[in-house]
Amino acid sequence: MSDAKIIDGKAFAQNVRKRVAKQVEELKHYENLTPGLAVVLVGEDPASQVYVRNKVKQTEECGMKSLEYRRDPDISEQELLTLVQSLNENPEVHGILVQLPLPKHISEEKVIEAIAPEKDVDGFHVINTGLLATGSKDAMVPCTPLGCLMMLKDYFGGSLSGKRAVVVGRSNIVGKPMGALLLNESCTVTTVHSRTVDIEEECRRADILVAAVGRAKMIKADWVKPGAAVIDVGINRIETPDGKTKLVGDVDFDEVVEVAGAITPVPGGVGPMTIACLLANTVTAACRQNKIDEPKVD
Ligand SMILES: NC(=O)C1=CN([C@@H]2O[C@H](COP(=O)(O)OP(=O)(O)OC[C@H]3O[C@@H](n4cnc5c(N)ncnc54)[C@H](OP(=O)(O)O)[C@@H]3O)[C@@H](O)[C@H]2O)C=CC1
Ligand SMILES: Nc1nc(=O)c2c([nH]1)NC[C@@H]1CN(c3ccc(C(=O)N[C@@H](CCC(=O)O)C(=O)O)cc3)C=[N+]21
Ligand SMILES: [Mg+2]
Repeated sequence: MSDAKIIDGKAFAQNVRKRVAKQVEELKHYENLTPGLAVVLVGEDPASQVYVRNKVKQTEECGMKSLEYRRDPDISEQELLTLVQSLNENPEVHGILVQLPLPKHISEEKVIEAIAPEKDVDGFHVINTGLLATGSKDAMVPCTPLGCLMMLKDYFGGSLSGKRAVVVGRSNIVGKPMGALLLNESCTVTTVHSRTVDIEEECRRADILVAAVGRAKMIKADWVKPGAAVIDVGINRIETPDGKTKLVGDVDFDEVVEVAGAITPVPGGVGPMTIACLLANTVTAACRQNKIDEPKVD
């Protein structure tokens, strides 16, 4: 029998969104300011559609303005850059999120760097990447790693200092910023990837193991140190024996729950926290752009 704590990201995210909603209420009332989030979706990838629909709904539930821009996959790079530019100049828009991946003929790098850094609520612009790497509090922090960090700090009672953290995956949107955040929290950080020699042995040393790979159930029980906190970022659709599809993470949950001290499920773990952090970042962005302090709520 396992006694791992199953971290309820869905409930945690609901609390974060409640706090964001209170902040928005205060901004509207005292500052006549309604934070606005613009989401740009290129193409018709069904998973992205669901993700965008959730975001739009939750943005509005928090009292913020939600703007949605759907474009055909054959949009030119220049047209997309022009759209981003117009959002940069729109005073009702405080946060801009361009859904990734983009079609191959468009440079993701160019599009991300075109977003005004102070509106970059994903935290993907090199300015924000640099601010995070240097440990500046002015960084706009990528939503998925931020959500993971919030759950970890809560589980460990505030401090992660001295813990051995292993991050599996080195993408610019999850693995690298996750490593940077954990380093800023004074963890001893190791990042492993597809070229790592003996990845299992590296993982077994972790007090904190974050999986962001995109390979269903890759992390097995014997990769995990007993009592470790395991955060599963992976979102993989797999087919079940009865022909249906379901969502699983990068961690083999049923096995790992028997050895871990804490674990996040998929769905209901990191995903909802990502959206909640996006909304929180939008409030932060709106306050900074209007040079006002962020409302403090309980
Ligand atoms: N829950 C959420 O909110 C979010 C979930 N996701 C999910 O997280 C997962 C990762 O996303 P993302 O970072 O964008 O993915 P990428 O594909 O950009 O990066 C995957 C990383 O995993 C590494 N990797 C791939 N195969 C192996 C392997 N066999 N052993 C070790 N490392 C490996 C790659 O290494 P290398 O660099 O050497 O190629 C790469 O660094 C996906 O399932 C994605 O859907 C993503 C964003 C948000
Ligand atoms: N610019 C950009 N920023 C991103 O943050 C970004 C992106 N592009 N491209 C795609 C990935 C993926 N991603 C997810 C966020 C939330 C859930 C989520 O809410 N998942 C829920 C529900 C999933 C379901 O049941 O369909 C859950 O895990 O419980 C999933 C995936 C953000 N990403
Ligand atoms: Mg990628």
